Parts: sequence; C-alpha cells; structure tokens
Amino acid sequence: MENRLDAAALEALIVEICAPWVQELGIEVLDLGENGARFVMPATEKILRHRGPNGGLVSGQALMAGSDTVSFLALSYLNGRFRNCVTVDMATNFMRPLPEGNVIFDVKVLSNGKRLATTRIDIMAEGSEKVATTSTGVFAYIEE
Ligand SMILES: CC(C)(COP(=O)(O)OP(=O)(O)OC[C@H]1O[C@@H](n2cnc3c(N)ncnc32)[C@H](O)[C@@H]1OP(=O)(O)O)[C@@H](O)C(=O)NCCC(=O)NCCSC(=O)Cc1ccccc1
Repeated sequence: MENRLDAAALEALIVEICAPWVQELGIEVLDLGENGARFVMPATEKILRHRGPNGGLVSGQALMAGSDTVSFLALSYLNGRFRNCVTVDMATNFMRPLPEGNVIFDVKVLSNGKRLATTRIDIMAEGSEKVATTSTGVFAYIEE
C-alpha cells in the first residue's frame, strides 16, 4: 500500500494528462480501496442533458468519458504512478437512467499485468447502491 498515489496526486494527474473538457468534468476522489477506488463526478451543467425527449438525465457520453478517466486513475493509484497506457477497448451497458445529480464511479481493477489491464466501473446516483451503468475497460501499457 505504501507506494500507492494519494487523492491529491491522482487529481493532479487529471490536470497533467487529460484534455481540457475532461478536466471540466470535475472528477474527484472519494475513497481509495484495496483493489480500486471510488470517484464522484459533480452534477454540473456540463454533464446534464435538459433537452429532447429523454431530458432531465445525466449525459451518457459524460458517463463513458468518466469511466475511461477513473480507470486510468485507479490503475495509477495501484501502480503508484502513471504507467503510460492507452485505452484499447471500453464497453458500456446503460441499465437504468441516472437522474440529474452527482454521479458515483466505483472502479475495480480486475487485472493489472505487464502489458494489459482490465477495469470494471459501476456507476450509481449519489446516495444509491443501485448500479445504473456498468463499463469494462481494457488498457495497453505502451511504455518501453
Ligand atoms: C499501441 C497499440 C495499443 C497496440 O499496437 P499493436 O496492436 O501492437 O500494433 P502496432 O504496433 O502495429 O500499432 C498499431 C498502430 O499504432 C501505432 N502506434 C503504436 N504505438 C504507438 C505510439 N506509441 N505512438 C503512436 N502511434 C503508435 C502504429 O504506428 C500503428 O499505426 P499504423 O498501422 O502504422 O498506422 C495500438 O493499438 C494503439 O495505439 N491503439 C490506439 C490506442 C488509443 O489511441 N486509444 C485511445 C486514446 S484515449 C486514452 O487512451 C484514454 C486515456 C487517457 C489518459 C490516460 C490513459 C488513457
């Protein structure tokens, strides 16, 4: 556990590595666990979808971007640093809508190998344990 990154270091990685619009998602660390971590994406106007027939929900596109982001953060937490990696696959199932509000991402690192890592991300409304969306991500380490 002693070589793991803390919350401040993980949030600094978002600024260092992510594109400006991803930084604007405002993702913050909530909890760091044994094999993963919990994050919150605040209910800002940037991620709420007021328009159209299914308005009043959190944007699904924002949830996918959040899943990708919290995955590389969880890997960096466990690795104690950002090991240069790229996303090679990400699959998302939207099982029930997320009403407007803060969004919780619960990430588990399922594998963390020499070349590949796999994450599972359960997404819930704040205050609910009912999973609304679940993603799995596969990441390729590309450092020498
Ligand atoms: C490298 C690999 C994963 C595996 O390659 P392999 O299967 O072993 O095959 P191969 O080696 O043949 O290469 C195939 C092609 O790739 C090219 N290339 C290879 N290496 C490099 C390189 N270092 N730099 C540049 N290009 C490189 C290579 O020239 C070739 O191109 P060509 O055919 O000549 O035109 C490749 O599939 C890939 O780059 N996929 C895109 C991944 C991606 O963009 N994901 C989304 C990004 S979002 C994200 O990551 C989220 C995130 C945010 C923040 C933090 C963390 C995550």
